[in-house]
Amino acid sequence: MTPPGADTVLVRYGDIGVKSTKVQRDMERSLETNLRAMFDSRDVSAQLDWQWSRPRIRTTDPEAATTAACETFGIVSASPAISTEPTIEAISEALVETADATEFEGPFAVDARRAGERDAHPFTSEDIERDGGQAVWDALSDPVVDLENPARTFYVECRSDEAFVFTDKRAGPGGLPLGTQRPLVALLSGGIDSPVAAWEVMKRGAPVIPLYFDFEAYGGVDHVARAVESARTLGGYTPNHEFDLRIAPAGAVADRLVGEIGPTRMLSLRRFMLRVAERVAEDSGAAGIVTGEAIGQKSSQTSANLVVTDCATDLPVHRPLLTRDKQEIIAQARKIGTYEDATIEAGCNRIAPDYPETNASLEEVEAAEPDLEALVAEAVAGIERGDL
Ligand SMILES: Nc1ncnc2c1ncn2[C@@H]1O[C@H](COP(=O)(O)OP(=O)(O)OP(=O)(O)O)[C@@H](O)[C@H]1O
Repeated sequence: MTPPGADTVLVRYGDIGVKSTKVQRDMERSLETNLRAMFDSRDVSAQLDWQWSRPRIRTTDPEAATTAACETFGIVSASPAISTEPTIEAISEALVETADATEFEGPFAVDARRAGERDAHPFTSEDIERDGGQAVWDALSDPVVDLENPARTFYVECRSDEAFVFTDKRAGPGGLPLGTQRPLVALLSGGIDSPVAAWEVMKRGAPVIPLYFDFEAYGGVDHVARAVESARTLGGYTPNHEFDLRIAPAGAVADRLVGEIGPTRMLSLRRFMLRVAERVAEDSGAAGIVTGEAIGQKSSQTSANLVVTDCATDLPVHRPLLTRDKQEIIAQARKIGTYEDATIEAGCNRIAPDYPETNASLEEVEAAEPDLEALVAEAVAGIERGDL
């Protein structure tokens, strides 16, 4: 819950904190820029106050600011909080106000931390817990305390110049600020997996250039719409980084492969996609390619077949979902908001052969494959920007 009168959001980060001082400062600056952009893109009125690696966000809309912070890469958790004077009396008062407004049954605890200069306060965190806990006890009609297993914890963070009271530590994505890594080209089909894969590398700081292949007659009517919708959802996470969907025409290639290749058809199709992605990466300065593949999820994704697809490009192919089970991926797609987009009906299974090869050799695939270069050049020349 958001405490009544909350005027601040406290945010915490994880991996940034273990970097060397210089890298940490650079990353903090990126995080600050990204947070500001996130608030602006959602019209959330918020001012950032960045002191001693302990950012605080001043806001008149703590709920919206907390949600925006929890969707910003690099943030591990965020708490809407009441700010008050760093005195036991003021903290106790804020604790009582918060307890009065909180509905909960069972035991409570007060958990206090002090941060900042060592002798900034004439009291310890134990003093805050004892006196603050007593104030809450007096305010409740039927109080029970259990420090080990509370039903509700009232947190206090006491800094040199100010103290904060809050009850929630809402989870953010964690990871690193977007833009602190070189970009990657993400093959985005609009299915369940590839948007999650793209989100995963964004979470580690790499902006994404989304690339979709339009298989025209082989994709259902809504196949493109599905990709556009998931790109739009992912774009919400990257307000200050380019996120233009590239759409490559691939109907003619699909026709050709369906007409000419049997069991290894899907491998040649993947190889074609990786080659086009490589060209997009060259043009845009991207350092690799991302796909939503997982070992064994489809015949083209067996550990043997992944070797053959990877031979099509010199760039690293990142597969953040490599070891994930489908149910885990679905759960994450729901969480990040791309699952609904992926369920748009798009019937697009017709390219796959009836008996696909699961253990292909490179020689076998190359022998059956038409010269990909001309097909790749044609697709690259036909790339258009999607309207997000
Ligand atoms: N039309 C497409 N455009 C761009 N990338 C694609 C397309 N089809 C497949 N891919 C890429 O190849 C990977 C493996 O393809 P697969 O056939 O498993 O995709 P899918 O099941 O249609 O979609 P997803 O993997 O996103 O659920 C995808 O995760 C995606 O990265």
